[in-house]
Amino acid sequence: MTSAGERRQARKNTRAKAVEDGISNAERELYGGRLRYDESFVRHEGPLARLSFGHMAAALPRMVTMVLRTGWQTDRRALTGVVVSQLGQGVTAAWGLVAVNSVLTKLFANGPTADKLHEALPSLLVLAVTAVATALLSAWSTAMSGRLEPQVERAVSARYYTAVTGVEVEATERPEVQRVLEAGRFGTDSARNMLRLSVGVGSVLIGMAAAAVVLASLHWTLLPMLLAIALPKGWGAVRSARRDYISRLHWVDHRRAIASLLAYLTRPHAAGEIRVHAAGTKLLGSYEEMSRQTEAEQRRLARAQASTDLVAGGFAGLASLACYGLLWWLLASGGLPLAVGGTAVIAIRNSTSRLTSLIQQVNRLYEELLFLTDTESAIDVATEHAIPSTGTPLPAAVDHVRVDDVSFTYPGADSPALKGVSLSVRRGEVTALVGANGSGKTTLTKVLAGLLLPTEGQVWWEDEQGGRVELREADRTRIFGQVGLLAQDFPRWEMTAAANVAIGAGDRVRDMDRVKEAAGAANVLSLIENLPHGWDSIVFKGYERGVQLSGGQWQKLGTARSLYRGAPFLLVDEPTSALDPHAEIAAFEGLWSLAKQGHAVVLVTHRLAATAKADRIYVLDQGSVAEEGTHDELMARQGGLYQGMFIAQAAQYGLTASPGVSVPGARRPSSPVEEDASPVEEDAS
Ligand SMILES: Nc1ncnc2c1ncn2[C@@H]1O[C@H](COP(=O)(O)OP(=O)(O)OP(=O)(O)O)[C@@H](O)[C@H]1O
Repeated sequence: MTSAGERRQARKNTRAKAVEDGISNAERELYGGRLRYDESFVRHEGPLARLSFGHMAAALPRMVTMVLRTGWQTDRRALTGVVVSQLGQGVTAAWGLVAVNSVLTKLFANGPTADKLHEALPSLLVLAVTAVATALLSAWSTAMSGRLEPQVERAVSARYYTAVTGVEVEATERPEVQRVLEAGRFGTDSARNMLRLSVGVGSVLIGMAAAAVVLASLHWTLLPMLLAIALPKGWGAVRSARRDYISRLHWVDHRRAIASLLAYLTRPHAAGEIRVHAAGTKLLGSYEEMSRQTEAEQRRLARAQASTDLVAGGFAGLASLACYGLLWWLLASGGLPLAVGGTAVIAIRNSTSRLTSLIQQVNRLYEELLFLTDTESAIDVATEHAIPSTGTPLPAAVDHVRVDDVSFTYPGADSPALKGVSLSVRRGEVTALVGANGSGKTTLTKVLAGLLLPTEGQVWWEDEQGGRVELREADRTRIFGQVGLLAQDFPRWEMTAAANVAIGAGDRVRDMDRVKEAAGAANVLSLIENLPHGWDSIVFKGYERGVQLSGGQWQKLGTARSLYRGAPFLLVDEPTSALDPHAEIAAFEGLWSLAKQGHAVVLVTHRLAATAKADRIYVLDQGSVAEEGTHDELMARQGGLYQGMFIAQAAQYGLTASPGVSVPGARRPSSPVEEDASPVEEDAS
């Protein structure tokens, strides 16, 4: 047994370890260590940690060119407005200083005050005019950049999302591609931020240049003085920004872990376990422990920031002292008139605050540049792996899809998900794909949908006259146009019920009559119409007009979506897994009737009572077609896979194990009907 002292020591060691690597015991217990996403954020670690004056200065021209180019491509007039107004403000700032100098010179001259004031009047007028001009130019700049910024963001976002949604599914499965694509997401608003910051930087630079020119023309020593005051502040700003960034980087996982943990406390789906299993007590305890660590880091940052500010302020103070001392000496020795000294003080005060803001903005600009660079790389990678936008058109009336000796291996997988699969999917028939979990059924439907290109073998889209096009050469948009999908994990859009159905044909104008017909065929029409807001109900709780659907109700809505598409080839993966027995029977009946109308239905299911009626059944086993035939043919194969699965399932209901018992007979094949037969209309009737 361990003594109390040893236990105390062990606790101390654990605490010390937690502090050492910044991972709390709670994180270790709940997440097995840091809660890290496989995301891009970390990719900036190197460059930003190396952030320095030199790096910033070198990157600045590149940043500004990139932003100006994007601005020029989106709205030339607005960009020209921004640039002209910024230049104008620089000129007015210079004129302002010249006018101030002139006013002071007049006021400090010898003579009666009334005369001096009178003489200063024209310069005061110039000062007033420059102030008004600055205000007008600033307003114009705000209006123009406000017009330009959202356009730049839209242009970059549209380019990114268009590129990313056109990438081959197989490429998105590759971690290295996925990472780059994901990383690009963070930079879509960076172009907008960069534009705003560039305008800010431009404005500060022009103002400073104007002040520098005026100062240098008054006395050359004033310029180095200005730099001497501003540099320590700039150094302090960069140092604090770097420290904040590195801390943010180091603690980002920790913060994310806290956020994810807190989110559970309020999520409705976790409410039961939070209360009954006391999960809430555990999570709250962990939250306290983790946030105490964050607070300690905040304290450390604040202390470090205070010391940096103190050092920077000290040096800036010393520089100011030297600067004002020099000014005093110049004035005292007659090297500088009093009026010029006054102007110099004003210019120095303006310029030092400008320089500090310049450094902070360039700092942020550099950070945004890194994110925007990621977006640009993502667009390049997406273009490289894009689904070709052209290809051979399909035969006018595709009758069947023939899969010929197809193999497919997921990127990074050790073994193929499909091995030498050959089969045909015909219009007017229900083709069932059955097999154990992981045998390749879903993968095969993705190949049939044209989403995955086989690693080996061909997929032919053929008509009855022998016309055919292979998947790789085919115009993929045409193939997608022929296919309706109901995936196992189909998306549940946080939108209205109507949108959830109509999005099945997102490229067409919504037709509410057909939406309703599809819903009727999927057995969900009355449910939706009886909702308080009917088709305008948002099928997600937590929104105004939001409702919560059950798993089975969602599945019916998903079915309605695929029916609304009305495509000749319908691929449905476990469409009834959440349905009650009556709804399930109705759903299968719906699929048979679709086949009767001339559609090809590919049905992936583990419910073998339903496959019994399929025209053709393919049994997949570890990626290969192990058996094929009608239900009766497969049941006649003693010791066959299908027979074994069917008997096992039937036995659960206490049915006899012999083939053919208590199941419907195979459906007689029906002949394909004309191309444009609408599943929805027919189903609804
Ligand atoms: N995105 C993926 N990346 C890597 N491997 C995958 C991916 N999707 C599926 N696999 C693998 O491919 C094999 C076939 O999977 P698939 O989803 O096609 O099986 P399935 O027959 O539909 O299974 P289930 O009946 O469980 O739905 C499995 O070994 C699976 O682990």
